[in-house]
Amino acid sequence: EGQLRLNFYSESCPRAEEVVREQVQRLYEEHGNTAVSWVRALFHDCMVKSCDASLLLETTPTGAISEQASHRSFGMRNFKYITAIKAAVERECPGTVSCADILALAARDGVAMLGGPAPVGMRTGRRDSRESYYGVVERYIPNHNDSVSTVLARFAGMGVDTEGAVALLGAHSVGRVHCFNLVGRLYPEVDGSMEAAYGEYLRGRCPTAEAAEDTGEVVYARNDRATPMLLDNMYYRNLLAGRGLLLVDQQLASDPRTSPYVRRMAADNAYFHQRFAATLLTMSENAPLTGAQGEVRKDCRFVNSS
Ligand code: HEM
Ligand SMILES: [Ca+2]
Ligand SMILES: [Ca+2]
Repeated sequence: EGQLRLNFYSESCPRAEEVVREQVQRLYEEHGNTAVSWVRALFHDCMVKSCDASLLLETTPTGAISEQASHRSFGMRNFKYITAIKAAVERECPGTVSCADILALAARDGVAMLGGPAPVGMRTGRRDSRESYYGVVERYIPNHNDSVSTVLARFAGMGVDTEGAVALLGAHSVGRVHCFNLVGRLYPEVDGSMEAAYGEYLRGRCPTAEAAEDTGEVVYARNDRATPMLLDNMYYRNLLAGRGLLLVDQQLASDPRTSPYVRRMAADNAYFHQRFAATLLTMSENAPLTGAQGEVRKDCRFVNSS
């Protein structure tokens, strides 16, 4: 009968959270975008069934396909640095701290480094899945051009309400979007809900109507031109000005179910931070494996050999 709780590792690995934070900090100083990656990775892990590090499993020679290979994972990066964080934690306490907890804590600490809400007390005690859920990723993670109804239904599936969904999408206040996900709004015509000048700017970033689904194509736009590395409410201010990047972003400003929250968060960064922190916790506790369920992986990329 396991449950998540604060300081789950207080006896078994008292420095666990500190080691994760040190590593997240070190990596952030080397590559600021690592902090951005942990936030997106937590969403993609937790939304697909459970916060169980299923996302971190690599494709195996015996035929299991990694969730990272899904179309929905397009653009995700920095997984090798999760391996580095895990290695540091393993040096401290071998076989003790789950990859699911490491990912959740890294996202929490990444949010703090990006100027988002902090401190956020996060419960731990998650266990790691023994399998990848590649086959169902698209049933959980919405697409960039899905309707507001679809998006809200998917978030409701993990206990996140309309306001929470609006708050979590505020993560698009940091990071980047590849042209592959944008050209549909730029060609042949700039989408009518987009500010004309912004459309021109994005066409400059993405000069051709065709863009390959390939991150080797280094054509992308910052999610938020004004404060690209700050997890602030600029995202909502951009939406109100017609500067949303993805269709799922821009629709939040016009749909009557979501627009009141967009306006409120645009007007009040502290309120955004409060709602973001609360919903990040809800998301981070989606259907965890606890107690004797699953396992504590030794290497986040592979299930333990029995
Ligand atoms: C309707 C839900 C969502 C959709 C459809 C969506 C879709 C996307 C897409 C298409 C990208 C750009 C990928 C690329 O072109 O490289 C992206 C980036 C990103 N997303 Fe989301 N997202 C959603 C919700 C979220 C949530 C809830 C979070 C976190 C709380 C999040 C965090 C991020 C971050 C941080 C990036 C930037 C990644 C980077 O720069 O490496 N997203 N998202
Ligand atoms: Ca998962
Ligand atoms: Ca920002």
